[in-house]
Amino acid sequence: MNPTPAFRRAFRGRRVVITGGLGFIGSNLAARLVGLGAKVTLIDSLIPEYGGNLRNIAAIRRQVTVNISDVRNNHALPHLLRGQDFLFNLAGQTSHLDSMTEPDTDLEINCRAQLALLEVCRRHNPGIRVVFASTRQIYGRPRYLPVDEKHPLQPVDVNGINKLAGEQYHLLYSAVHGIRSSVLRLTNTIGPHMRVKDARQTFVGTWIRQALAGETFEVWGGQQLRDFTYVDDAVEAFLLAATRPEAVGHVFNLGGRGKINLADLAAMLVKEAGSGRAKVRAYPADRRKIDIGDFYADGSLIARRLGWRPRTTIRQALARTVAYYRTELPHYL
Ligand SMILES: Cc1cn([C@H]2C[C@H](O)[C@@H](COP(=O)(O)OP(=O)(O)O[C@H]3O[C@H](C)C(=O)[C@H](O)[C@H]3O)O2)c(=O)[nH]c1=O
Repeated sequence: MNPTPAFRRAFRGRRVVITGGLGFIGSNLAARLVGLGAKVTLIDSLIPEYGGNLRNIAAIRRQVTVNISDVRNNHALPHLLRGQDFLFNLAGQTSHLDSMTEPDTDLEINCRAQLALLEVCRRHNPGIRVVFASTRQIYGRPRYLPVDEKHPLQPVDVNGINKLAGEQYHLLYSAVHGIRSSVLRLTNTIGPHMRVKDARQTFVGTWIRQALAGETFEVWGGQQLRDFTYVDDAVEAFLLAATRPEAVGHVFNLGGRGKINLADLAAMLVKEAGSGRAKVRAYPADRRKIDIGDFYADGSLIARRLGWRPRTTIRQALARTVAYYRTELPHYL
């Protein structure tokens, strides 16, 4: 099934706000929505630690409205959200490690700001449709695999706790105040615009930068399993969640098209980068208390309810991402 005509009907001429709109997933979502004819406003703090980058919207700069502001303590939010049809809520602090060393910041962005945004919706635009970007970190260390939405929620870091609270606020405002919200729990997502500079943010992006530079990159352990979602597939899930009535008040995992261990992923990347110099160095497994071991998600609920199925294999996702950074890397350092 090709949902594009349905998306065009749903979004053409409609007003859409994306928080975190200059970031990795937000900017890819913005490009897709512009292509569907939506009137798109991006709210982003452009603070480097949170990943906003104007380069991400170079191709659509004239077709979107950009509001450089923080979702924390933002007095302009009523003005920005009034009259909007959709809110894609992607502004977030995403580093597990930073959430442990700067827990207040994580709390402010991933929890308190989410409540503030929902309050603005309740007071000024209760008819808006909201989709919140959550993370698989809310599950903590898997007790069984693949992890479905019924899995116990026991985060092992501050990030997971605050994202879980953010989810709960969205569901509460949906159930009690009628703000139609849906939650997507993202797993490791890769693609153009992903962050590549700092290993505290994402290990794959860092590996891609190092592989392209012909450097040696580190695999800690290597047997741990992950599933990866390509960003275009993730964008499709956001569009489905925003437009399907069955999604309102519900939480969905986004799973990848397959699982892979990190050693195999590293080998695939060395081959893909093709610099001839990049090497993998094995280190002992990560024994930090916040490491979650193996993880891969059961994506059957979103497949059944919304018809979402990731189309892109890990190999295709890596190939496209590496191809992007082969020329774009200097803009992301
Ligand atoms: C920095 C580094 C890490 N690792 C290993 C250690 C862990 O076993 C694993 C990290 O796994 P994780 O799936 O948590 O991936 P992250 O890239 O840290 O997290 C990302 O994916 C999730 C879904 C989010 O929610 C985060 O917001 C997002 O940034 O990679 C290495 O082997 N080498 C390295 O250089």
